[in-house]
Amino acid sequence: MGEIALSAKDLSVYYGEHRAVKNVSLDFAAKGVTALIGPSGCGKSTFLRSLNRMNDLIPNCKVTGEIWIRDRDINSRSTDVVALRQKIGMVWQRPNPFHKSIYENIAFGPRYHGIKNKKQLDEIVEQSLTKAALWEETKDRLHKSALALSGGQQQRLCIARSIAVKPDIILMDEPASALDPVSTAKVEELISELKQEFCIVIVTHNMYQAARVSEKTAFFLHGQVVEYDSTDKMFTDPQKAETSDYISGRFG
Ligand SMILES: Nc1ncnc2c1ncn2[C@@H]1O[C@H](COP(=O)(O)OP(=O)(O)OP(=O)(O)O)[C@@H](O)[C@H]1O
Repeated sequence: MGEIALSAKDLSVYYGEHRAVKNVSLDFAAKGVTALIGPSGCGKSTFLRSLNRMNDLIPNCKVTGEIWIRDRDINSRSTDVVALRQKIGMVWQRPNPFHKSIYENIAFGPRYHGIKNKKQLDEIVEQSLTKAALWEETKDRLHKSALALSGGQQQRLCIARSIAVKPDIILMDEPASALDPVSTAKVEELISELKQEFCIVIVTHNMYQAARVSEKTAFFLHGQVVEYDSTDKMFTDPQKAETSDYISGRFG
């Protein structure tokens, strides 16, 4: 697969007694998109949230197993979770810009991580918005509220915000499901650009989207990974009957 940015090894996630993710082991390429697909409730989002320890915030949630980024297991107690989330960004289903200007949305993270120089921040804002294909649309209104942007622009702003702190990995939980078709196409185009530079893991309900944007796909069912393969193979010649049934729309 080439260089690996992230590996889950024998990962299980429990909500109280309920085991939502069961012994999942997956490797993710350093540059490329992996799609996580499967019917509602099969554990995709729970697994995704484990990858940057967002499940720590859920009181009765317990995670076992290992998640390796380079030579570190991020589940170890010594992990600095703030530094970890700088390296692993997250984009949610609904765009969630801060109630601040476009500029401040982007500058917030780098400033929090110690960059105070205005010229440097200006550069980061421009670069991040450019990479998120949003610069042309926003360069004349940087100091206006981010909430005045359209939903699709807000989602690209959230992607720009996550890029601004120079992550290695970007996790996306159904990032286009709240968007109209034109905005969805723009976000998909953006994902296709970003995969040249980042490891992207995306949860999607939209099989066509998985086929369009990802090189690898993992099919989840009842908390387990049934099949993990190149997206082309998975969609044209799945090896497991459950995958074939799901992809052809027979359930889920
Ligand atoms: N905070 C929580 N507390 C308790 N149980 C939860 C919590 N979040 C999810 N679950 C349960 O864990 C299981 C997996 O849920 P999860 O949201 O990860 O699935 P999913 O595949 O992402 O579903 P969807 O596609 O509908 O978003 C489900 O049975 C769900 O009810």
